Amino acid sequence: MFSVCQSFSVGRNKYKISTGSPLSKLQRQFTIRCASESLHYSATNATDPASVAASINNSAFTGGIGKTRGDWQSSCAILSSTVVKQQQDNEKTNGVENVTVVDRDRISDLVPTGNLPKPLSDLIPTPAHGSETRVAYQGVPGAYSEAAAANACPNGEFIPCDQFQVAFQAVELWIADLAVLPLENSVGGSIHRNYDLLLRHRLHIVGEVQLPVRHCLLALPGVRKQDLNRVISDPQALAQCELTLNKLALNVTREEAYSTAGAAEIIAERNLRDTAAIASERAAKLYGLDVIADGIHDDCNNVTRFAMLAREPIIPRTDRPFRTSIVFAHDNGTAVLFKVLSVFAFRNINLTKIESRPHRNRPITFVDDDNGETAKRFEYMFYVDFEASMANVRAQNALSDVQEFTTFLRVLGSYPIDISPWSPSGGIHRYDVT
Ligand SMILES: O=C(O)C(=O)Cc1ccccc1
Repeated sequence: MFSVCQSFSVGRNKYKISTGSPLSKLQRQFTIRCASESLHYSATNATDPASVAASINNSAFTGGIGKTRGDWQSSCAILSSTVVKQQQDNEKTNGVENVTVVDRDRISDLVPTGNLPKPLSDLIPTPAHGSETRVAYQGVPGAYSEAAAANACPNGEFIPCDQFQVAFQAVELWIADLAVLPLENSVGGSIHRNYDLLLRHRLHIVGEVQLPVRHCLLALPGVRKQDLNRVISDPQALAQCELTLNKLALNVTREEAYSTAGAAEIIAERNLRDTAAIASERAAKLYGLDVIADGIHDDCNNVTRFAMLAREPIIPRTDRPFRTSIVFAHDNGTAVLFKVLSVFAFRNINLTKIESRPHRNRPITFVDDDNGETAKRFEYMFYVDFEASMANVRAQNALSDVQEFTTFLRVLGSYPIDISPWSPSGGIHRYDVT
């Protein structure tokens, strides 16, 4: 049972906080209501609603809800379990699967929008709280995403999150300033989950990192290849090493873990002598494992492109190469997709990526054909990247034409292209993993 104990205001919004049951000695569940909306929130070291209100009010300008990895991990874990619960509740009420998990409107109610920093002229937003930029990533220390985050913000403070969605929420709730998340890999293709999450959340792409990825096979010291029964890793990493694993003639099953470095951590923690992980050399060092095979990715040009996400967009510029990412949907019509894409071709704007995902609100439409029969047509959201800045008049005109043909259009971000020197994954990483 929750009891209403405290009210507070952020801007024009009034909130009521009710105290719920304790989750642990240090954590308690609170429910925050704004009008008829409610959001479950758990806070470390907070035992009363007044301190929750203070922590929400201050989180934009202070260190947030904890400093150590353990603190971050536990607040992230709570966030994700809350999300799962919300999803189950939603599924029960709506009777449908795959409904939106995070209600971003509710979350943005909790963000003190009156105090949001204005778009910055610098390329990477500077945090308002005055300390290091806090960068959320999915995985645990030693993950490639952590390396990408370090490339994005060499002096940042890195916040491991157990799910992609939690990294989005960490930025929305001011726990982090940026999230760095993988979008696509040159061998394994798109990370669809993150494309879907880009649409469900209101964050902006403010930069990209292209990280050469060098995979190693890691095992406990003394373990030989012939001792192995199992290889565990992130699904993308398993896919990127499939041919090499076959060539090594290992008699192993493959199992998915939630992160490459997470797989290494599991082996070390559980002392698994029949299992190897695919992960980075840095993960080997962090978790006390040996590298028993190095450079096991199938293609030496194995690069993952990560997006840097922030609450505010950056101001697009024209003094360096920019990429713009958009997402759109269209209704019936002849050759609409062709027309949209030709808007860019006629202006000599290069498209670098197109991805389609099921249309979440309207996955299928029924179309009557000439014989009076009803056909089912799948509906899509189209994600397109093009090489131009939104400060460029050609790009602005192109988008105003795209708007003519589409029923929905959103600019996900206009940001500098990562043009840092190319170093194939067989070579030295920009992020020093030693
Ligand atoms: O699991 C990791 O380490 C990640 O950061 C995701 C990932 C997996 C494989 C290649 C690049 C990123």
